[in-house]
Amino acid sequence: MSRTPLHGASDVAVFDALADGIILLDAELNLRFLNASAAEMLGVVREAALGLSFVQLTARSTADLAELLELVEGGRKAEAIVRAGDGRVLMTSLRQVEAIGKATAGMLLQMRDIAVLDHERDRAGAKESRRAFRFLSQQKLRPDLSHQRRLSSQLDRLLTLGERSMAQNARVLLTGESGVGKTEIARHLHVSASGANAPFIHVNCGSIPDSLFESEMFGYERGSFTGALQTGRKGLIESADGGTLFLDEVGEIPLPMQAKLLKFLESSTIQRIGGSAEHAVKVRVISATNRDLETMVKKGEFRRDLFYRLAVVPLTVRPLRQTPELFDDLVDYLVAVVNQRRLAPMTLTRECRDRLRGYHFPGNIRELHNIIQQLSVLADKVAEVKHLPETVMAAGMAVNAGPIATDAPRADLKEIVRAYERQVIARAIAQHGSKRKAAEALGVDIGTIVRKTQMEQ
Ligand SMILES: Nc1ncnc2c1ncn2[C@@H]1O[C@H](COP(=O)(O)OP(=O)(O)OP(=O)(O)O)[C@@H](O)[C@H]1O
Repeated sequence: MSRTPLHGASDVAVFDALADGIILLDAELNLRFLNASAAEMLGVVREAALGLSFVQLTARSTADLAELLELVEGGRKAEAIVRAGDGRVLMTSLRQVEAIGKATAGMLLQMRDIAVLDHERDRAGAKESRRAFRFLSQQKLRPDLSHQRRLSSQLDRLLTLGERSMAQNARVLLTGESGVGKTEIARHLHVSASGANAPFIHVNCGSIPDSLFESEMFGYERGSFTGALQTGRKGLIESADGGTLFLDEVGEIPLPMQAKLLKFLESSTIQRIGGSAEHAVKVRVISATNRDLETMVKKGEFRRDLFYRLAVVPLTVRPLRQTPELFDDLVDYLVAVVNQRRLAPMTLTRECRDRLRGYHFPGNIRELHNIIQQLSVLADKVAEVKHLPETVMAAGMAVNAGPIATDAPRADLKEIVRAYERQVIARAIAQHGSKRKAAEALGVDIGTIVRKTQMEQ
């Protein structure tokens, strides 16, 4: 295959005028094109980089491309954060392309400095920010909770209570096992109160390192510490102004930060690090946890005053095994999600569906989602019982990850490994009760678990 640059000099000049980094890989993952911004972001000389394989590029680049390599090799539409050698954080969106010019099918990567995104967002306000972020977001199906509440009176009661609380600005705490859908419910409550266009800022409290928590949440003024952006930066709380701040895994907030959060909840104002001005912010706050916050309060691990500020209306989301009335709708929805990525749609045999129905789902809807994804990998058009993971077949057994069926004719090894990995992670979260503890048990850092559970969504 030819490894010459893709376009003529005049076309290249157009791409070089872009601030975004643009990279094109061919079907064999060799670098066919990169613009000047991409070469700069990756810390490579363009002429020397053209023709390299992505693996070689990963070795030569000053940017940390290890995770991106995994996604590139996976060959799917995805988004990733990449850290450049000079410390810049690059939001990278990745998608397959059929053909560009004379090039064969391959992957297109678009990289944008996150500080530029922040700047655009600050300058242009919430409405424009959505436009700036649009290129990052995938067109994806969303669960229809309005439909599901008609099938489940318990879900209807929970949503009604949540919606009334939001309308009266009462803070809601969602509790329930990992993967039961707390985030989807939070999003639904947000839309019911503020509309789909208001900002919904999902903060995964467990994945922010303690040392960065304050600057991420409250922002900072310019030059307030080494490594701070010259422009200063808005925190996540301010970014949620006019919408909802969703504090996920709220039980993971370190104690010293709990005091600062409490101050914000009491005054509805924030002070950026290094600044003296108080900024008023109007946000609705929803929090969620799969930990027992009341026990944490008793043990002195969570502030009692903060608990009462957050849990004005506590709502418990039931595990999947206790919502049989939603099972078929959930399966249909999740099959529709995987079918979006398939050429030939997949269906489940009745027996396969019934076997699945009998399973106890320690990882809840997330685990069901993972299993449907595995079926999609292993089955051609019709998913049968033989395609189900061992753990489902041996329903009722302990929460240990077992081997998965790998006898499908055209299963791709990487997909099987990923599916298995997702299954192991779902089980570890279910078994240990939190992502942080699951990370400890599996010997990886919490960021890895958070990223891998989010990648599939
Ligand atoms: N009502 C629903 N209908 C269909 N899919 C759902 C529903 N709720 C959740 N899901 C899917 O299940 C997965 C897990 O959901 P979600 O992240 O909301 O769970 P969670 O309780 O917030 O998990 P965690 O405690 O680990 O943060 C996601 O892929 C989500 O899209």
